[in-house]
Parts: sequence; C-alpha cells; structure tokens
Amino acid sequence: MQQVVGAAIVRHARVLAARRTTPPEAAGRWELPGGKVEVGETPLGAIEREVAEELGCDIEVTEWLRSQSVIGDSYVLIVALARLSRGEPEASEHDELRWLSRDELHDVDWLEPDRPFLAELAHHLGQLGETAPLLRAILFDEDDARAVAQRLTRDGFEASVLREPFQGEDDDEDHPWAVLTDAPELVLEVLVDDFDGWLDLDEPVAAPPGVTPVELPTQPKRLHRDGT
Ligand SMILES: Nc1nc2c([nH]c(=O)n2[C@H]2C[C@H](O)[C@@H](COP(=O)(O)OP(=O)(O)OP(=O)(O)O)O2)c(=O)[nH]1
Repeated sequence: MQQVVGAAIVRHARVLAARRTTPPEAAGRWELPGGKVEVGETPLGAIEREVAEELGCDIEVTEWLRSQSVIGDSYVLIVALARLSRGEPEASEHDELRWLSRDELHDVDWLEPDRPFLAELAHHLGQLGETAPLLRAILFDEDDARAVAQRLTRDGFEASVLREPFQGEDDDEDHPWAVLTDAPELVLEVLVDDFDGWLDLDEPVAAPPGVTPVELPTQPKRLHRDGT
C-alpha cells in the first residue's frame, strides 16, 4: 500500500484543517494538508514537501500519531504532529483553512479516513490547552511585536503576531499589535518592559489568531515589578 501523509499542524492548542476543492466527491470536505509519499521519498520528506507546496510554509514534525487509516484499496494515511517553523500557512490548493480547538474538532466534515485520528488529536490538544494558557502582549509598533515574537520563538515558545482592532473602530491607523504566546507571564513581562508595550491580563484568550477581534484596554496597563 502506498502511504499518504497528513500534517496535524498545531499552534496555540489548535490544529490546522484544510478544505479540499477536488475531486468533486471530496470537495468541501476537510483534511489535514499533505499528500502521497513519492517513490524514493521518506514520509518526513513528503510531508515537508507537501506542506511547503500547499501552504507555502515550513513545518517541524514533532511526532507521528499512532493510528493509521486505510484510504480505499491502495493507500494508507499516517499523520504527523507538527508545528510551524517558517511562514504563515496560506491556502493555494484548498479553499479554506481553519484552526480548530479541541472542542471544535468535530465541527467540520472530515474526510472519512481522517476520523480515526481525531481522538488522538483531541487528547494532544487537550494536554496542550491545560499546560499552555495563552497570554497577550500589546505593542504599538509592528517591528517591536515581531522582535518580541522572534525572541519568544528563539527561546522555544510559540508566538504569533496579530493586529488587534479596538472595538468599534474602522480606521486601522492606530491599531496596536499583539503577540499571542504560551510563554509564562514572567518571561513576557520582561520583554514588554524592554519594548515599551504592556501585558493584557484582563481577558483569557479564547480565539485563534486573527479570527475574532478582542476588546483591548484603552489605557496601557504597566506592570511594576517592585509592586508599586
Ligand atoms: N492530503 C491528504 N489526503 C487525504 C487525507 N485524508 C484522505 O482520505 N486523503 C486522501 C485524499 C486523496 O485521495 C489522497 C491524497 O491525495 P492528494 O491529492 O492529497 O495527494 P497528492 O497531493 O500527492 O496529489 P496528486 O499529486 O496525486 O494529485 O488521500 C488527508 O488528511 N490529507
């Protein structure tokens, strides 16, 4: 049997699902990005290649899920857990991408062969959700936000930059930048001090990056480490 590899790309305790456009019987249904392992290729090589081709980004595979699933008569699907190592996924062959939390895993119409992986994925996302609450640092400058995110990822944390509209504002001129990360508060506190930003501690982060605008404080809340 020929192998098909799928990538369960996880960020902030959410997994990336992609909606197929072909063939007609699979169009509109959801899968993990990936494809067939070619002759002379390893599953790892194949998944890195397919993700780069389909999403324009690079991944780092952290482990392979234990389940396997048969596709028709001649293929078997295996799935790699992975995280992004370069770039932001952009659909070129799919018509929609979604970052699904553990609770949303069953909200999309997965291709049949993907369903056996959902329990294992849910378990993995659940563990991440418990150990990695997300914090949000707010910065007024894009370069600062990117520098903060870069330092965090260099130190092994997940971090993504997003533009945060203030509620009710149309004009995006003055929107601040947010860095969403699983780094501990102390680490982030030092960084926002360095870059003249602040930590948004009021709201738990429930939304995936870029999907739902969040309400932000109108005044910077500075943290004073000396307790003043
Ligand atoms: N990529 C991917 N394919 C899946 C998944 N689940 C599933 O049943 N499949 C099926 C759909 C296809 O019949 C087959 C993989 O085909 P593909 O079209 O993605 O592979 P490919 O990129 O190598 O395509 P091609 O060059 O052969 O056209 O496996 C999944 O999660 N990801």
